Amino acid sequence: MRLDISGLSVAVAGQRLVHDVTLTAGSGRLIGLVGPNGSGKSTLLRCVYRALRPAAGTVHLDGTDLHALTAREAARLLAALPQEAGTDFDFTAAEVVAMGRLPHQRGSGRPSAADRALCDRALARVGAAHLAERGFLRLSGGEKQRVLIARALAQEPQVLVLDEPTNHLDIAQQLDVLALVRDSGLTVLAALHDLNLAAVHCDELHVIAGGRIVASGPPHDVLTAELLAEIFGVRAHRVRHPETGAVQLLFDRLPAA
Ligand SMILES: Nc1ncnc2c1ncn2[C@@H]1O[C@H](COP(=O)(O)OP(=O)(O)OP(=O)(O)O)[C@@H](O)[C@H]1O
Repeated sequence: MRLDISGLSVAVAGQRLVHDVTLTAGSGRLIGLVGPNGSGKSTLLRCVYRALRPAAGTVHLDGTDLHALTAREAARLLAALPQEAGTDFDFTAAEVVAMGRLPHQRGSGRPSAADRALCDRALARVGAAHLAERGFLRLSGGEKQRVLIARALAQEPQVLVLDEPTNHLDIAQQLDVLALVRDSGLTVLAALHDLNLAAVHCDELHVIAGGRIVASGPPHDVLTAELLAEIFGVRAHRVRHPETGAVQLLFDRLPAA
């Protein structure tokens, strides 16, 4: 399913934080959103997953206006991993994942055997089957993150919107989660801080600064030394991975302007 964001502006408390963003995620593509702290990544994603309404512009899924759907209709198509996700109630991890099935349930709202099997598979896919009966509130940050990714997968969406999906994860888990997301076949829009991870895993990157998209395209076309200096305040050196030949970026801090 194709995600089209067109002329999207987002305001919070009367202040416009995201300006006129246009980008497309083709079906099955993994699109990365990168930018410095406070550049508007979460605000943009929050509007895409309907936690905020657009001040202007639209979000379409295969031509359907996402903000014109009911919450249940939208949740059958699009699942989100928010940055500050979770629950204040002491549900088990399995119960948190089962919440992903709510948009698909009718009547009693109780998960069916098929729902439970799907949730078990989602937990297993993120390597968290052993956490099923643990209280969510007592999980580590990385364990919580994996359970929340399982909840998003259990929702069986067509599109995933991920705000820092590798936050809290150790390096092996970061690589596993991005590989899982890549191999899911879903259309994915993900905010990522690690530029090397983003470059390796994403089909395309969009750089956001001051709430505006300032560069877009294939990762290594976008992450130029000039852009990294101007937008991130770092000097970047390109080196090749000795075995795979993949380009890796090494960074030094530039003196503050
Ligand atoms: N509810 C709010 N009220 C006022 N300002 C806000 C609000 N939410 C976000 N902002 C401001 O909007 C700007 C963009 O914030 P946002 O969280 O979208 O950035 P981000 O790129 O996701 O940052 P980070 O990388 O630090 O997570 C920041 O300056 C932030 O302080």
